[in-house]
Amino acid sequence: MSTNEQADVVVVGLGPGGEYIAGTLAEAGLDVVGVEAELVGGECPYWGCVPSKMMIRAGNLLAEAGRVPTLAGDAVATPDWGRVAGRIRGEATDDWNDQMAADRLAAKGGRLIRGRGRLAGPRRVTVGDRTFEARRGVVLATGTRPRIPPVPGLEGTPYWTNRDAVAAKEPPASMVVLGGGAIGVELAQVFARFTCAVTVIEGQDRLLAQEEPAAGELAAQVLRADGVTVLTGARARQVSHDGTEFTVRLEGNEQMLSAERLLVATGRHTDLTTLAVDTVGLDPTAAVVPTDGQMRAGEGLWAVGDITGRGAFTHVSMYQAEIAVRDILGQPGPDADYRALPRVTFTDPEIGSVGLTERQARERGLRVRTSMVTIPSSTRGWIHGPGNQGFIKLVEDADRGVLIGATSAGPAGGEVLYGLNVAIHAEVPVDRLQHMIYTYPTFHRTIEAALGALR
Ligand SMILES: Cc1cc2nc3c(=O)[nH]c(=O)nc-3n(C[C@H](O)[C@H](O)[C@H](O)COP(=O)(O)OP(=O)(O)OC[C@H]3O[C@@H](n4cnc5c(N)ncnc54)[C@H](O)[C@@H]3O)c2cc1C
Ligand SMILES: NC(=O)c1ccc[n+]([C@@H]2O[C@H](COP(=O)([O-])OP(=O)(O)OC[C@H]3O[C@@H](n4cnc5c(N)ncnc54)[C@H](O)[C@@H]3O)[C@@H](O)[C@H]2O)c1
Repeated sequence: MSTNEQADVVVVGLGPGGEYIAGTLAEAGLDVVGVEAELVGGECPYWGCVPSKMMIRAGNLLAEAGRVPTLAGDAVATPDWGRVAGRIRGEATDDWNDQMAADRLAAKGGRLIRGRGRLAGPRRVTVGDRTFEARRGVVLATGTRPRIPPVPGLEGTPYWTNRDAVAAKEPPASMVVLGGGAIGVELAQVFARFTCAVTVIEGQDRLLAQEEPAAGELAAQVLRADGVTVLTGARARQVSHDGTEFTVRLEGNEQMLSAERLLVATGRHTDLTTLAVDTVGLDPTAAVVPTDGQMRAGEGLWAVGDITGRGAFTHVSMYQAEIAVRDILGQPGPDADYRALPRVTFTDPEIGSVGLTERQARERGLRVRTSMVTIPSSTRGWIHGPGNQGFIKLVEDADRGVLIGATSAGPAGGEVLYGLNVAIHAEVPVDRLQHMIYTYPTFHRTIEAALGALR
């Protein structure tokens, strides 16, 4: 028998965005129901950012040890995946147990309902046989799932997604990675550093295809240096698994790749049909939930995170969550502003970008000046030695004299990005940036050289 229950706000999906909204609104005194189908915290802490960055930290240490002979003497580092797997279980995910996160929400006064939420008209959500009526409204924060391409033979094979990769108790001896985006390149490098023979197959003509071409070239260069085979402009035609090994046949040639594991990292998608968004007048076949600047998706309806399609990053979800919280509490605040959207691919070296690429800027018809300066040509890059690959690329709107895009690749490239992020967000004039003091000898000092090289 179905029951109707009241709440002020129902949050469907408790990933980074939803968990923040549910907890903050509960702390503000609202009666909040948080609905979660799997683990409170979502993809990022259990299968995404956090465990993958632990893997990367470990792989980077091994790579640094490999650089010792050039600069400092002898070092022997023996890879042991057991340490990585142990840390992911013990420190990151509590063996994929979300009790602490559930308790955290309860302590803030939120009610956790475990199950799959479904809209049932404006301000109504069903979970199993329970229906919740939300006086203020509903927040959709259900994230994305891996998109599995329709490659013949793939379905039904024991392919890996990011979830299997972060849960691995030992590295495979060999692995084909389908997709050379952020997940593909980060995990390819990690597994290669733990002695796995990795091949990346990327359909576009370069890795990290959304970023500057030089970013993709750098990613390919460093992956190859780690022993990874990088195939760009390549697509899988057929996949099979014989019980032990995968065989991947490529389009347009007879090449066959064999590997113990196949990791599918070909993007993410959201399923709005199962959320029944049609009951609130939204298109269930759409790829994303469209939102306005205050994250409203309709009357008494907000959406945040990956499902909004504004950048599948935890920091985007958290940024949007903050805006939605303000709006739900009736507090004024600025609209979401994605001009200075930063993202970092945590390869070694890190590849960070913010704002527009040169191509995106030119496609908008802007008069553009650009520059690119390599990290090894800087004092700090030269001192650093092995592992110093990278560059600063700047994109300036020449008519307004402000930066609108930048890439910071190199050791700590993601940290160096911060200054460029501020410059673009705050529209600091290039003329002012050119006349400030940059610490010697930092990696970020390369930004000064790049500003001087704008043409
Ligand atoms: C391997 C990997 C590495 C990543 N690394 C980074 C990184 O370094 N930095 C970064 O910024 N981002 C990274 N990301 C992306 C980041 O994880 C996502 O952008 C982020 O988790 C999205 O947050 P979200 O709030 O949209 O919700 P999600 O984390 O996607 O969580 C959504 C939640 O909703 C639940 N849910 C779904 N449908 C329903 C329903 N109908 N009812 C109830 N609950 C439901 C799900 O179970 C899930 O818990 C990475 C992703 C992956 C896969
Ligand atoms: N460091 C980070 O912030 C980080 C790390 C990992 C993931 N993420 C987020 O997660 C999202 C998903 O990551 P992702 O790497 O799965 O997606 P992605 O969209 O970044 O990259 C997918 C890649 O797969 C390629 N591809 C698609 N179909 C293919 C096919 N059939 N054969 C060969 N190549 C194919 C695409 O051309 C694309 O380059 C990212 O966009 C990012 O927002 C972020």
